[in-house]
Amino acid sequence: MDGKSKPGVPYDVMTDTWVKKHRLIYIGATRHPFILSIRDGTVDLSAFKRWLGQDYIFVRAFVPFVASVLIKAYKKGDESSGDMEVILSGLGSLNDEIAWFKQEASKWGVDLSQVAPEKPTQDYCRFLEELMRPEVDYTVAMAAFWAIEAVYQESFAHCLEEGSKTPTELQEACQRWGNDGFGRYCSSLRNIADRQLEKVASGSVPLVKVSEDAVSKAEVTFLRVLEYEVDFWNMSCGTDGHSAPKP
Ligand SMILES: Cc1ncc(CN)c(N)n1
Repeated sequence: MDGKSKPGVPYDVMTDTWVKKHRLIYIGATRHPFILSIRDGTVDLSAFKRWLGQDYIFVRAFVPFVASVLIKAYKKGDESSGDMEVILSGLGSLNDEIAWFKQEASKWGVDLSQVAPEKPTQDYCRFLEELMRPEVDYTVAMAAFWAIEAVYQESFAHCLEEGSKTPTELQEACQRWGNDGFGRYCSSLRNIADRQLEKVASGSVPLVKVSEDAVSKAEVTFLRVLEYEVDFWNMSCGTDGHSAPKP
C-alpha cells in the first residue's frame, strides 16, 4: 500500500497507476489504427499478412523470453505462489500459437521461411533478449511479460465487441487473444506483477535480492513495451517509414 490508503477503500495497484499515468500511449498501443481497421472491417489484407509474418518471428523470440521468466520464478523459490504454473500455461499456449501461425500463413499464402524481420521486429526481439539476462529482476521481467500479453488481449478483444465489423476470416485471429480465457491469463500475469511490485515497493522482501529501483525500472520497461507495440503496429500498417504497403 502507499500509506495514504484508508481501510475499506479500494486503492490502485501499481499497474493501474501506470495505465492511468501513461494513458495516451496505452491507448495508442491498444486502440491502434491497425486494430481499429480490423474492427471496422476496412483492414488492408496485405497489412494483415505483413503483421502475420512479422508476428511469427516475434512469437518465436517470445518463447525463450517466457522461458527466462520461468527460470526467474523458479529461482525465487516460492513454490506456494503458483507463479510457475501460470507461466508454464503461457508456454503451452505459445506452442499452440506457433502452430496456428503456420496454419494461418498457409491459408493466406504467406511463406514464413521467406519472411525477413523488419527493423521494428528486430528491435523488439533485441529488447526481449536484454530482458532475458539473469541480472534482470523478476519484477521487471514480469511487468514486461504482462504488458506484452495485455496489449494483444485488449486490442483483439476490442475487435470482438458488440458492434464490431471484423471480417469473418479474421475473427479466429481476434479470438486467439481476445477470448475470455486469455483475458483471465492476463489478469493472473498482472496479479503476479502487482504482487511483486508491492513487495519491492514496501521493502517486505529483505531476503530476496531486489534492487532499490526495481519499481522505476519496471515502469520504464512497461513504457518501452508500449512503444515497441506501437512501432510493431505501425510497421504492420506500413506507416513506420520502413516498409511501404504492397500494392
Ligand atoms: C508484437 C506482439 N506482442 C504481443 C503478442 C502476444 N503474445 C504477440 N504475439 N506479438
